[in-house]
Amino acid sequence: MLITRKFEFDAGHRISTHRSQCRNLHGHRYVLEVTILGGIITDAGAPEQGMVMDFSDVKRVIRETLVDQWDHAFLVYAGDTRVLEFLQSIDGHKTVVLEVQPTAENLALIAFDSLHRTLRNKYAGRLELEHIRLFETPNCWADVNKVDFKFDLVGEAPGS
Ligand SMILES: Nc1nc2c(c(=O)[nH]1)N=C([C@H](O)[C@H](O)COP(=O)(O)OP(=O)(O)OP(=O)(O)O)CN2
Ligand SMILES: [Zn+2]
Repeated sequence: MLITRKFEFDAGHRISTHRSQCRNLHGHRYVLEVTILGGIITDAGAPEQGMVMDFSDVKRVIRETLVDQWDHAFLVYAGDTRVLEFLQSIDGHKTVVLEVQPTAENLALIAFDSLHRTLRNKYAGRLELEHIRLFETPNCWADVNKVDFKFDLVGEAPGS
């Protein structure tokens, strides 16, 4: 059985190598859809009876793992040194440094990697991350599915 919860967060970025507008500092209201695979809990009287996972727990776990860290942060490529140095010059600025350009594709892969590890560690064998969809704008999004994940990570296979 699959369940999906949607999250929204605001973040700044730029694609420093982009040929056009996206090389400018700008931001998005990202929409992240997280789909989890698991069996329905059938234990009579259990608080989660009839559920794969309580949506309020999905919210808490996904926010703690990722969304709260990215919300109102600037997502910057480590190779974008001018912008990184500028952000580091601002006291207390919420900056997330990435080893890859903060495209929708790369952010979706990073999100999948992080959430997959969390679900595996907390709910080993019972719940599994099935799919991530990250909207950068209402018209543009990237998908990562577990069957594609190991072939998609930039430069390396996902850790064990
Ligand atoms: N494959 C990708 N292409 C682009 C990405 C990306 O992450 N992956 N990102 C950008 C820009 O950052 C920008 O966010 C997208 O801008 P744009 O193409 O203008 O998208 P809009 O939905 O705002 O465009 P409309 O024309 O208003 O529909 C660029 N490319
Ligand atoms: Zn953008």
